[in-house]
Amino acid sequence: MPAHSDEDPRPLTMFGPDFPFAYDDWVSHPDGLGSIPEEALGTEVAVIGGGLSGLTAAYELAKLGLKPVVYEADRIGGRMRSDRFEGYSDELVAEMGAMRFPPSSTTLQHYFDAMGLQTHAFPNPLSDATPSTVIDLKGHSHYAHTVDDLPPEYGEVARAWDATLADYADAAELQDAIRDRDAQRIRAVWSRLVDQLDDQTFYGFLTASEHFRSFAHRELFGQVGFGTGGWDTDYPNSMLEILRVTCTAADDHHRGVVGGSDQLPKRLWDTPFDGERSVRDLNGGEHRPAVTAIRRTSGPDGGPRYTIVDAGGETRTYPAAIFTGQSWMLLNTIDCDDDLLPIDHWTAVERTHYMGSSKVFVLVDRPFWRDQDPATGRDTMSMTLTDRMSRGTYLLDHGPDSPAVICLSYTWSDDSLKLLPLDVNARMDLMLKSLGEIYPNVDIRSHVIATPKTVSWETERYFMGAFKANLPGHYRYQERLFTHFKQDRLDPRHRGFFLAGDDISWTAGWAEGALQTALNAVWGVVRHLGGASHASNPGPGDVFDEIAPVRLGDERGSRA
Ligand SMILES: Cc1cc2nc3c(=O)[nH]c(=O)nc-3n(C[C@H](O)[C@H](O)[C@H](O)COP(=O)(O)OP(=O)(O)OC[C@H]3O[C@@H](n4cnc5c(N)ncnc54)[C@H](O)[C@@H]3O)c2cc1C
Repeated sequence: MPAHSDEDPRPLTMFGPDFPFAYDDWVSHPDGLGSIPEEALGTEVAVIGGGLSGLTAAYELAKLGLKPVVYEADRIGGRMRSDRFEGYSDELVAEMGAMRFPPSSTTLQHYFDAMGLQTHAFPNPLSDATPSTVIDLKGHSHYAHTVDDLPPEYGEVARAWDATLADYADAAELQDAIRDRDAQRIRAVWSRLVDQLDDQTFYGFLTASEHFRSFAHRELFGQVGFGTGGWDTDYPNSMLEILRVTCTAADDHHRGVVGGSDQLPKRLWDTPFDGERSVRDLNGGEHRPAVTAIRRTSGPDGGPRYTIVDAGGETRTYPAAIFTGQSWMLLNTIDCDDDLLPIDHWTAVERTHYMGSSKVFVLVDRPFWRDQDPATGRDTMSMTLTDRMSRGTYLLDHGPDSPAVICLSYTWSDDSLKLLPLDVNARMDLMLKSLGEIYPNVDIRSHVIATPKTVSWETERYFMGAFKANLPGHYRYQERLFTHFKQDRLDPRHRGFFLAGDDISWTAGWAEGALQTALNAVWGVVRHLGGASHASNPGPGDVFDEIAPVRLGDERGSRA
């Protein structure tokens, strides 16, 4: 974005724009997240899902003196899934889900630090950590270190995007307010944008911009995107989804986790929260299996209880439960009471739209791409963005004498669907064919030393896709889901069951958002069990009314 350089001392963080609450400050405050009444200490709380949000919630609940009981259907980590190659170092990971994290994810960074994890610069296109980049479109390849090495139309597209954000999305004002953490200024700009753009697709937004009158520019922009790879598979999504990413620098300066991103949820499970006991210890060393049914029952006080049946045949009842799986699981996998949620929330869950995503990884003997081609003086192979089937190829170097990992292909939506019928070897063959057309003299296959790995999130049993993406007109649904933790607005019979995780987040597809919703649920559970935040460290529900997301009315441009 044009108005601020990276040298600005005020960091741009994922602070809002929908709900500008400082989660990073809240979790790192020395007074902690609140307290629970003496008589409620040790209360069991069901945490459904052992991904990042479930385990963050479990860890924080345990610190507060509660007993989280974790249910996980698949494996600890969820979409922080780092596959390893048998017989090789654990450092060599294929990041099947989340693989790169912006420094603007400051709450996530808090947990990386707390769990002793290190990060490294991720080799995105044209980034400083990337030796070279090849952009291959319409049969023409361009070798580059910076955007200035590319033909002039690439620079024109970059400028058109900056100018569009400045002229049509108040980008400078919004980012300035985020840097200042000025919640009221953020709300003023963002409310206006929500009014104007909830009905608009990303593609519609571009076509409405005088800077993108050229179809060729829109096409090029779709293929190359604005930092990490092509964004044309996002063209049908709501423009608000894109603005949330660009205005909070979520797509900038990415870092990878040394040794694999799954270590964060695994360490939240294994690391003592009080110097002695871990969440795993509280669970007797094992999480419970998949949840198969959730019933709303009632306790001796007449208040709601949540009776949970699991795949091991066990039934347990809790005064509070947090659900962190993809929300459609409540419709197609778990047998839920109809009245578990208010009908408006069910509607919002039903409308959830998911993006598919597939990845294909190979392990190679060494980072051969760094060899110089004597004829051209260029790297043998480069980080590659292309309109061919592979779309994005990322090269993950672990030192000159070590095996290395290639993400041969990372695709979304339609591009991912096209791969579904193919098994892992067929996928590898297809990607090697694509890359063979770009690098005819490089025998990538001869370097492959292990069975390739692949995933398509839309066919994983306990997932609906890679992540939710709101379509135009979905703002109202999203607002209901995100604010579900503030339950004083709900009928008492609907209190105590909390939706959290990536689906509930304003920035689905970004771990920071999933974390934020887990922390909202923690606040909600504390309140539900009669506890409270410390006055010195108010939580998201305590300041809710001052910073609540705008509520749209029935008519376009009207407020509820
Ligand atoms: C391909 C891909 C790329 C991504 N890239 C990035 C990135 O670069 N940067 C970034 O910040 N984020 C990225 N993300 C998003 C990030 O991975 C998520 O935001 C985060 O991991 C979500 O955590 P969660 O706990 O909300 O959900 P999940 O990780 O999905 O956890 C939910 C858990 O619930 C379990 N579950 C489901 N049904 C049941 C049941 N019936 N009973 C018990 N358990 C159940 C699931 O098995 C799962 O483990 C990416 C995700 C994907 C898939």
